[in-house]
Amino acid sequence: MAQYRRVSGSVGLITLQNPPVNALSASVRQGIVDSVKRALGDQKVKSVVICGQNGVFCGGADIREFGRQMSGPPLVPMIHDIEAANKPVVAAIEGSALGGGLELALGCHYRISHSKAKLGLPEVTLGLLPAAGGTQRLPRLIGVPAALNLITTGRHVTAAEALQLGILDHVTEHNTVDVAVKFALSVTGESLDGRRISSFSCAPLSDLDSLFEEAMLKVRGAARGAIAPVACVQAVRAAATLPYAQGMEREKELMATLFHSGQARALQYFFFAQRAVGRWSTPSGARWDTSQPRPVRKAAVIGLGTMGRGITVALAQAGLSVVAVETHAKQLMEAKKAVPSMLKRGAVRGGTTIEPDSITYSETVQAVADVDLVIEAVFEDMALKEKVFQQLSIVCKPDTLLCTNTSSLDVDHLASQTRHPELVVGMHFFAPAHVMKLLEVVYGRRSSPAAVATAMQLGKKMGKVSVAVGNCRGFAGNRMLKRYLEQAFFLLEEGATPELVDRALEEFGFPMGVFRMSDLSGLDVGWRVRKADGLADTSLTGTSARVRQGCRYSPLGDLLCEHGRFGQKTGRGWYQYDKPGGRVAKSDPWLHNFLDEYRARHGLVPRCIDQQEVLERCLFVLINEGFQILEEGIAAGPEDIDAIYVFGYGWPRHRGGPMFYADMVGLERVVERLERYHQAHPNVPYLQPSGLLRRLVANGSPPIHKWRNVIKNRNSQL
Ligand SMILES: CCCCCCCCCCCCCC(=O)CC(=O)SCCNC(=O)CCNC(=O)[C@H](O)C(C)(C)COP(=O)(O)OP(=O)(O)OC[C@H]1O[C@@H](n2cnc3c(N)ncnc32)[C@H](O)[C@@H]1OP(=O)(O)O
Ligand SMILES: NC(=O)C1=CN([C@@H]2O[C@H](COP(=O)(O)OP(=O)(O)OC[C@H]3O[C@@H](n4cnc5c(N)ncnc54)[C@H](O)[C@@H]3O)[C@@H](O)[C@H]2O)C=CC1
Repeated sequence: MAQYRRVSGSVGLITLQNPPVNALSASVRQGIVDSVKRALGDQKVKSVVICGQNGVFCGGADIREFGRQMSGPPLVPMIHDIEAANKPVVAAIEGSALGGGLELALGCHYRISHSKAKLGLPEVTLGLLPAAGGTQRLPRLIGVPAALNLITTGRHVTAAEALQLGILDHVTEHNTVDVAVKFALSVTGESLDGRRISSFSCAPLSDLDSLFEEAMLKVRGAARGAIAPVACVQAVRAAATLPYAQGMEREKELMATLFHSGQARALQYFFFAQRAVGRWSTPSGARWDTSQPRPVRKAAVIGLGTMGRGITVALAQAGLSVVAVETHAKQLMEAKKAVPSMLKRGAVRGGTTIEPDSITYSETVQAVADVDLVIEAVFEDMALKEKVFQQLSIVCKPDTLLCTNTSSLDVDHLASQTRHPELVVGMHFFAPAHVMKLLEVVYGRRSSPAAVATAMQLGKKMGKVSVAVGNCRGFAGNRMLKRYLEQAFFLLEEGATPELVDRALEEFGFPMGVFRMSDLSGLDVGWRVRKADGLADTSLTGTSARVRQGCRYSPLGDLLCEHGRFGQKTGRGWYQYDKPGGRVAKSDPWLHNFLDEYRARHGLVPRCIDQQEVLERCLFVLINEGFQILEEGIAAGPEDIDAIYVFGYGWPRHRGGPMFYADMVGLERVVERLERYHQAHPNVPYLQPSGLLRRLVANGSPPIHKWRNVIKNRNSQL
């Protein structure tokens, strides 16, 4: 709703009231319409101020209403009536003015903002465009290039930038509403000609066609198949080339195509999923709202290799003092150079400063005696990690949280090496650790609620999306990835090429296909794991060469490593590169020859594989593992898995994440395709649909937000 009162004798003050962000729900819109009518009809009122309660102007349209039958007054005529008013209307912006909130402000005759406010048109991130006149008014106000940038990226700008761009008339450090009311009094009776943005023309540009061509190319390149950014460019083009009324028609037409699209549904689902993962719970009953995190002021990192350096940077950027320990002198020396330069680059990008002396370096673990939390990032070797945890348990304060960045080892086993296993959790970062948004917080059988809460909160402080997951081999993300990789290898055996598989995945929206991604991460990483598991034995011949532990196995990755092809680092992998460390993947005739010979040796007759099969085999098997993970209670809900895949593995956000994708495709179809592939490949047991997936189908395939009701944690971890 909206509250209306008269202040300072002649100013009608309208306050939007819909906590927490004053979203423009039906009742808020009704409240605005009624209040504006009252203000305009009251002879004592000479000017109007619109503000939001609790220091937030407006977070935009109420996203929860999008999936429902729309009711209440529509936004477009509401804003039009405000702009057409014959009394000055001033927007008093505090907190946020986003989406429909900024569009409302653009309909006002003046905009005054607090210096700490953020403004933007983020609709594109929800698969939409600013369809309450945003695409038509903003270019008329600030020019086409600047409007294109804001509308196609959805980025939020500071009040200072908004003032510079011309969105705001005034920025204040004081009470914004008071300043706006005074301002409203000062403009009483002044002509409003020249204050109604819809009457402006866009500033003329010399070469409009090439500007839009370039914008379209840029947007298509970055969009990875997302349709909203393209529609945003088309809408701004309409502002630049058509009269306002026709531009508004075009805006509406483009919005109609987006509004009910699968991409808009996916992006809006993901908006709430991202927030839902913060409300974590574990099968033992620990929860985000009942578990108290401990304060962490000083942290330590053990092992300054690839991951340890990134983690050190991320901790320092979060404002913590860091003790960085590396036992190998050469590595330590390199880290001492690399970490400050990573920090410097980060500071330039983020416009921040980091005290270089917030990090101290040491060659011995004794240096961590007084820290609140340790993150271990030494080699992936259980014997070494056991030793490190035993040492830490002796050296650290009894209440220090001990975390491991292991990507595959057993967190419970590491906890058992310490005096306080309840203070041990996994903090699984993704490379590069100071850049990637995802953090899996792995709770063990004995991890205390406070330990989980502390790691989750620290992750948030480091700017990560922290997702709580249970302890199992590969946790949630890598466990699912393993299935995806295996299917990709099988497809090569059956006749596909790395190029074909990658093209299908990239057209789906991944930034890189599975083979290009493996070349980037290094093929030797998986090889080492398979060797440690006793799987990578290329001396086997005949049928046993492609079977391990009774299941189908592809030794292709192992064979490539034996040829010294580790990917980009060696200049050869699934592709060839111009030099070791080269970045541009080129098709490699050697590899195609190698695949032909391999198939001939094993009597495999190559067949034609289409993109649909690639997607179904690689993605449905990953999704199936996701259902298994939900069934086992390793992840609490589908949102957790989707956040892990979007933030950690490049799953296209406009497809919502793997579990949302399964919901979109239809669970019955996923089951039917998995069963079909399982019939064709009976020695791949994980192609059999998981119990939970079957139960959901048996329950009539409820929509994703109802899955939790069906999930029974039969295999509680704790
Ligand atoms: C034939 C069909 C034709 C169809 C034509 C249809 C025409 C329809 C015309 C309609 C035109 C409307 C166009 C338009 O302008 C659309 C929009 O405005 S879309 C919304 C744009 N706004 C945003 O994207 C902002 C989203 N919010 C944020 O970025 C942040 O929440 C914010 C910076 C505001 C605050 O951040 P923070 O303090 O960190 O809080 P949280 O993010 O945790 O949020 C707190 C809480 O509030 C919920 N929430 C936030 N924003 C909204 C929202 N806009 N609607 C609903 N709910 C919102 C958020 O989910 C949190 O709640 P949880 O329970 O934790 O999820
Ligand atoms: N590289 C990656 O993409 C990811 C790795 N991880 C995990 O992170 C951990 C570290 O991996 P990387 O950084 O890639 O390894 P790395 O090989 O780059 O670095 C390990 C570092 O630990 C140091 N070290 C070894 N023993 C030590 C000890 N006792 N005390 C102090 N330092 C010691 C080594 O000298 C080396 O500098 C592993 O558990 C790995 O599985 C997790 C996520 C991603």
